[in-house]
Amino acid sequence: MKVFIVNPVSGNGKGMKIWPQIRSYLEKRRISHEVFFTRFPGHACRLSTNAAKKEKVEAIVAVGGDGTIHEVANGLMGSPTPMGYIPAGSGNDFARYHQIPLHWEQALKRILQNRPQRVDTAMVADRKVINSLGVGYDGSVALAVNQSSWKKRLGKMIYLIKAIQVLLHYTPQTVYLNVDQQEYQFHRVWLVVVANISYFGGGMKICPNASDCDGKLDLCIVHGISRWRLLWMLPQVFSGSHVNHPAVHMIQGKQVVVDSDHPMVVQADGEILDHYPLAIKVLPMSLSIL
Ligand SMILES: Nc1ncnc2c1ncn2[C@@H]1O[C@H](COP(=O)(O)OP(=O)(O)OP(=O)(O)O)[C@@H](O)[C@H]1O
Repeated sequence: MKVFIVNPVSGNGKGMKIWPQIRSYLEKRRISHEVFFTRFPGHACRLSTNAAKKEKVEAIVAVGGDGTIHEVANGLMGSPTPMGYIPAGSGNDFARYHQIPLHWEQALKRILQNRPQRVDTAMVADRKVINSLGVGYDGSVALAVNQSSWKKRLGKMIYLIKAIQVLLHYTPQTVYLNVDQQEYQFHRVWLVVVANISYFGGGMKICPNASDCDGKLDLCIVHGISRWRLLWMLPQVFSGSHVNHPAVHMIQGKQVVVDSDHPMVVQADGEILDHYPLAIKVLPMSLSIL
């Protein structure tokens, strides 16, 4: 049996909109399934933990955005049950990276092929991160978006508006990094991204070489640049060509500690974390995906 966990608010209601079509596809083909709808933030984690404990559950399928798969993957911590994914979010970075079709039917057909693949995740405190962590400016933008009452009405547009608003007021600061026991200090840091996959923020290739099957995390540090030059550089992140900019520093490692003089806001797969300083390590091949 396959268990579907549907986030009804993901992608401004897309999860709820596509579910009847998915259900009718499954019923027509007599594919055994059960469905649960998330009722509050964090619910998908609890639902997937409970589902994985049941007998005869061969896969848990998340229907939602990156926040939903983050929760479902966390609920599966330590369980060998594979996770399928039908994209219904706004950013869909995990789907983009794994070339999971954005249309529900193609994504479902891929799941039904039943070809599990093991991938790395990153561990921070008690959380599993599947895509990336963003610290500093990026975390502050995520926080501003999550707190905005306009999120529903403006959809993707809210990210651009908040990215500009936060940019106008954000104060860069000195950051201390420890990557595989090597110490680094960067001044006037705007953001540090610790990536497990190359895509971030809805299609930006922040760490073009990041791979979730190489046993490593990729870091991108943007520092020592004025706000206007940063704004000018942002479009380059969509192609990944920002890595050649002198204000960008790339590092790879297995264990990372991020600290600074003042705590910075952290987002993990789009969800705000309240742990700081951060100690992150890669967990090689720790999640099975379909
Ligand atoms: N019933 C619910 N009511 C309110 N929030 C919910 C509910 N169910 C889940 N959530 C929360 O919805 C948030 C957004 O989900 P998700 O990230 O999957 O969608 P998205 O933001 O549209 O997509 P993406 O992250 O790909 O841009 C998550 O933080 C999740 O915890």
